[in-house]
Amino acid sequence: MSTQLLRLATAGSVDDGKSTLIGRLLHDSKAVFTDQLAAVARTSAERGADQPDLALLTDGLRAEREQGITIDVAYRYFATPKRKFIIADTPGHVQHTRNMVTGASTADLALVLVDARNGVLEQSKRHASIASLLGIPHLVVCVNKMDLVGFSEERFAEIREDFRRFAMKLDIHDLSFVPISALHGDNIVHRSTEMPWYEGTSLLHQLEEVHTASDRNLIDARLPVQYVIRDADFRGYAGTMAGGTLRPGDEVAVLPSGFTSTVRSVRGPGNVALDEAFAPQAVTVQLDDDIDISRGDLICRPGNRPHVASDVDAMVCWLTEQSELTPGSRYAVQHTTRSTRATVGQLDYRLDIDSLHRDKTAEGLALNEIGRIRMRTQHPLLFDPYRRNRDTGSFILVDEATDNTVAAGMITGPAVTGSDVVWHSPAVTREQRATTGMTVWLTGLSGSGKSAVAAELERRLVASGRPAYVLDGDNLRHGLNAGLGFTAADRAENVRRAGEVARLFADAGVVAVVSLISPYREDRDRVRAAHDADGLPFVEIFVDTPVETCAERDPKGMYAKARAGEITGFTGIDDPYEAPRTPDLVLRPEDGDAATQAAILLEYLER
Ligand SMILES: Nc1ncnc2c1ncn2[C@@H]1O[C@H](COP(=O)(O)OS(=O)(=O)O)[C@@H](OP(=O)(O)O)[C@H]1O
Ligand SMILES: Nc1ncnc2c1ncn2[C@@H]1O[C@H](COP(=O)(O)OP(=O)(O)O)[C@@H](O)[C@H]1O
Repeated sequence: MSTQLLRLATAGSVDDGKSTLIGRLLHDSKAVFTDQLAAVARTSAERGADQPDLALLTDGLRAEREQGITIDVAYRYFATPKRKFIIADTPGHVQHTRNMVTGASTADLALVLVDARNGVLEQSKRHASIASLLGIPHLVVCVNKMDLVGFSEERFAEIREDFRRFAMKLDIHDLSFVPISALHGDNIVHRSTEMPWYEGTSLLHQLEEVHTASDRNLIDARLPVQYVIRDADFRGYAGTMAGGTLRPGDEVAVLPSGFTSTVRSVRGPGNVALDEAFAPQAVTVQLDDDIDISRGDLICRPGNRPHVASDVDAMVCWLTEQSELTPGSRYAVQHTTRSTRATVGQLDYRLDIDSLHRDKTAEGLALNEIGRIRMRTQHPLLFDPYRRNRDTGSFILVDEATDNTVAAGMITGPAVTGSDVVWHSPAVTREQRATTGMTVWLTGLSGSGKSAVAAELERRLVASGRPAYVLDGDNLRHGLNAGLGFTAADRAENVRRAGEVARLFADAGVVAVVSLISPYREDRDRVRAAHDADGLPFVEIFVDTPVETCAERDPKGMYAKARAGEITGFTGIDDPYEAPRTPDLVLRPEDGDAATQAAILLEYLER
């Protein structure tokens, strides 16, 4: 059954013990064929080793090549009675970001290896950053070679803390740590007797138990049509479900035409009628009406459509050394079942994957480099942001002259600015205004204290003669943002509008104090980018109150309702909150009451 399959991505150099680890997993889970084992034992003995060198198992298998691009990813399969596993194993040196991006793009879980003697090095951080960028939902850090640090609990704890501190800057939802010795098999398949202090389970046990069903997007029904089956009395649309569910009787819309119809039947492989189809099933859907649908169209629900746009923003990883990505270049783009052409409009920045620094002066992207671009496609793409859906949010760029895949891309959203409207320069310059404005953006969970701090800051600023104005999420939702709900798209729009208004206030010389959950990092980053582009100061303040505390305060009783299942999609309960990676200031309950926090914030602003 497909639910039992776990796609694993590993990365690391041989020195970290990765090959040994994989060999150990294969060996100890009895997935190794006896003849391969015998060969390993023979070679090891020939080399004078006193025990079989399990790394030989993996290295010997590293011959596979993905079709199309010559990437260095080896896929290996093994199974236990509980689950099947596919391991995409990529070399981890700095030059091989592209391998990891390609090999890990569909992974459920990333394994990152840390050598207990060396601690958390740049390479492990890089792997974690890429895993986070690719939206891999689970990350397991294996602290290896514990035998070489005397199985020290303190050393393990130290590495775990180091790693956690770095991971806070990333978008990682599920992070766990296992102390192992791949060489000796400690905590790989069986609990180690050498580390009685370790209370967790073995690595294999974690891999068998990790819960992946809820990682799937079951909300947004998406069926990109791969081909149309037509004969005398049957017309069906075949494709692989890329999200949500479809059932007979469901009302659907077909994009880009926008025609609506009803699902008559859903069939799976072998033409079996299904009650329900969900990702990643391959299905054929029949509709009640005869509408014109072709390859590249997308079937969704009328009330829940993907974005339809030709101008998109995307993160891309450059995969070839033959050329560089340069603004103005044209490529073929393959997105779900759609192929069209695209022109790269601009490179917003190049991301340094080690420091997470954004280099806005970069002029191109070379092999293994990652950056954010804006591109315009010849035909509109039907997409969701990658964060929301890894299938409808990703694409590849192909060089039409060579047919080489040159980039893997993750769409962050529709491009923010339009094109045909003329910009009028203001008659009054910023310098001519009496005061200088800025935006103070407070983000945090519901009940974290954003509104209280915002109100207090506003009071203090105005009392000291500086124009300030609070833009509170709740209040804006009564007017400007009335009609917006809490879907990812609505929240993005909510944040965008509040950001635009704040920018205008700041431009007018006012301190705009925004208090909005604004749970998604990308949305907040866009607001910052819009301010940066205008040369307006923007500070992001993370009101970091733990969800337990917010739920205890629960001034509106929302957490109680969310926990009782009366409301769904509530931030912190069953909708994600992506903490800022590099907030300008963090306010915590330990700082004191809201007035004290506002004083801390004011002091920061004055500095
Ligand atoms: N599903 C769901 N998730 C989160 N919040 C919800 C939801 N439904 C209603 N509310 C109430 O709406 C307030 C948050 O609105 P925001 O505009 O700040 O949210 S967002 O930035 O668009 O995510 C927030 O109020 P605050 O407590 O003032 O933050 C909530 O009480
Ligand atoms: N620093 C703090 N310490 C204790 N309680 C606080 C603090 N800040 C806010 N509160 C209280 O927590 C509750 C939620 O605060 P609020 O500002 O409405 O949160 P938000 O706007 O983030 O949803 C309110 O009852 C508020 O008085």
